[in-house]
Amino acid sequence: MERLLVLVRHGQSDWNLKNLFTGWKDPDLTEQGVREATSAGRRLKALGLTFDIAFTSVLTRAQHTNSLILGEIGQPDLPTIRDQALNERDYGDLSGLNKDDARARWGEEQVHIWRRSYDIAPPGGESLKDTAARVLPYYITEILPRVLRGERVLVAAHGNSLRALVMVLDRLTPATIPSMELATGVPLVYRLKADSTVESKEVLEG
Ligand SMILES: O=C(O)[C@@H](CO)OP(=O)(O)O
Repeated sequence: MERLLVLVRHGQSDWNLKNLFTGWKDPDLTEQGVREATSAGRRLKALGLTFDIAFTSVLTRAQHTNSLILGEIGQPDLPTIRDQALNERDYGDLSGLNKDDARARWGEEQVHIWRRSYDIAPPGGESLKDTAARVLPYYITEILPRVLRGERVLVAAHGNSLRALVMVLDRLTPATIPSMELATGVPLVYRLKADSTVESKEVLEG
């Protein structure tokens, strides 16, 4: 039985382009982001992949990415579940600040710790650990059971909510997760074993 799980980070957003901390703020995709999402759909289509269900966050950039992919693969009406559990990490007080301005103010190292450490949260926001504490229970109760019973599942979400999931799938540790980056609009095609560990992983780069 095939147990297919495809994860994709949304295409470039307006605030990615402007280099702003985004978190739960809700900018849409840029034109480049639209192209990235469309191209992600084309790459999935080239592999002949279709889905039984899609999951996304309550944020526009992820939903828009999901719709563009579904349009490309010829499944525009695929049932899609939207849930806040899949939202980007909440960047708290950093939301809306320019990332270079933040480096100038707090230093390169502190900003890197806020962005990429496992358990140090930005002021008023979520650490990756906090993000994982909502993403993983949702994955385990809502997404994984479907994959294990053979439904082909697409998840269109965010850099840090997906890092929380990839950390578990790829067995990364708090020490190795900081160097893991997810590119926008690059589907990760996982096939799982019956015990929910990873059988194979394919990265569909452009
Ligand atoms: O601003 C954000 O919400 C995220 C993703 O764009 O940024 P970072 O890569 O710094 O975690």
